[in-house]
Amino acid sequence: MKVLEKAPAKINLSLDVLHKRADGYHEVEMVMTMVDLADRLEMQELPRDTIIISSQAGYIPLDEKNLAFQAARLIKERYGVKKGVYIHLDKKIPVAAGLAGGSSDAAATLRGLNRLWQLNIPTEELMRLGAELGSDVPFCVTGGTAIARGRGELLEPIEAPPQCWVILAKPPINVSTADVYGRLNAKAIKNHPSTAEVRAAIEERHFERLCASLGNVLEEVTLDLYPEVRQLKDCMIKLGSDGVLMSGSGPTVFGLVAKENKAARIYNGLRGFCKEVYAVRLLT
Ligand SMILES: C[C@](O)(CO)[C@H](O)COP(=O)(O)OP(=O)(O)OC[C@H]1O[C@@H](n2ccc(N)nc2=O)[C@H](O)[C@@H]1O
Ligand SMILES: Nc1ncnc2c1ncn2[C@@H]1O[C@H](COP(=O)(O)OP(=O)(O)OP(=O)(O)O)[C@@H](O)[C@H]1O
Repeated sequence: MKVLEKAPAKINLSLDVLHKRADGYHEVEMVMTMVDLADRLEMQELPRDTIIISSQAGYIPLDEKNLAFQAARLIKERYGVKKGVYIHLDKKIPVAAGLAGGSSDAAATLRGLNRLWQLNIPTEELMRLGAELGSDVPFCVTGGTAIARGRGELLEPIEAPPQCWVILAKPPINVSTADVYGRLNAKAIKNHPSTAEVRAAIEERHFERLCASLGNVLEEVTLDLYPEVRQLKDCMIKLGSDGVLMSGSGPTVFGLVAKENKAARIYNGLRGFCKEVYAVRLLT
């Protein structure tokens, strides 16, 4: 038997940090949604008790460091599955980009193996398992649009934002999420985004209000560390994006654009400046 799963990328429409917790993680409040840029996973049962990962992408680990491997191992251990699985990852999401590519692959593996091995694990339990793999994984299990709290695992689903174009641009640098959180001084944050404002804009389906309410407290850390991310953000603003923000801990910057011809212009303008540029839609 074989199952297929899509693993879409996420963006953070807002990311606020409330404080640093005793366990070392940061208490966050974020509005997250998915975009139509996805990895594709193919999972095939193997009679032998083993996990094999392959991918066309030469730049990701294929051993136990891969989050899809970790998801498969976790589900096998927890549910006593003695069969094996071969997982092929067709990577489309840029790696270490702030788009939760690895987290979404892990979530897709949990969903896919639940079907492949007919385990009937409820979604809430898949999310709990996901939280053991990473803070973004529970959101990636369900997708949609949600407010995430705690360290990212406490999710409140909300309605989808008004449909628009999303221009994603990733400068050629790798950013470590742990490093960015580690450098953040939570007590000295000056501009907290308003989660309530983002939510109200979404509920009113007010695109301009949504663009005006975007905010990410990790931007000040990543933009100071990597001037090229700041330049990319400035460039997206200059080219006329309606709203611009860095996703997660970066370095990907996204622009929200209402009109298709403007989105095409921004996409073409950015391609001279940055190699990895995508024009996608929200997954609503
Ligand atoms: C930046 C975001 O991607 C925004 O959605 C997430 O907050 C991070 O999610 P993630 O990459 O799944 O994060 P994890 O793999 O759980 O954690 C990586 C590292 O980031 C830091 N971390 C992560 C989440 C959080 N709420 N506080 C933290 O301080 C911790 O140092 C942790 O060791
Ligand atoms: N399936 C996977 N796909 C991509 N990267 C993976 C995968 N499994 C493990 N990794 C490793 O995880 C690291 C982070 O990659 P990922 O693409 O998940 O980052 P990210 O988009 O910044 O995630 P987040 O937004 O959740 O912080 C990379 O160094 C990569 O080697």
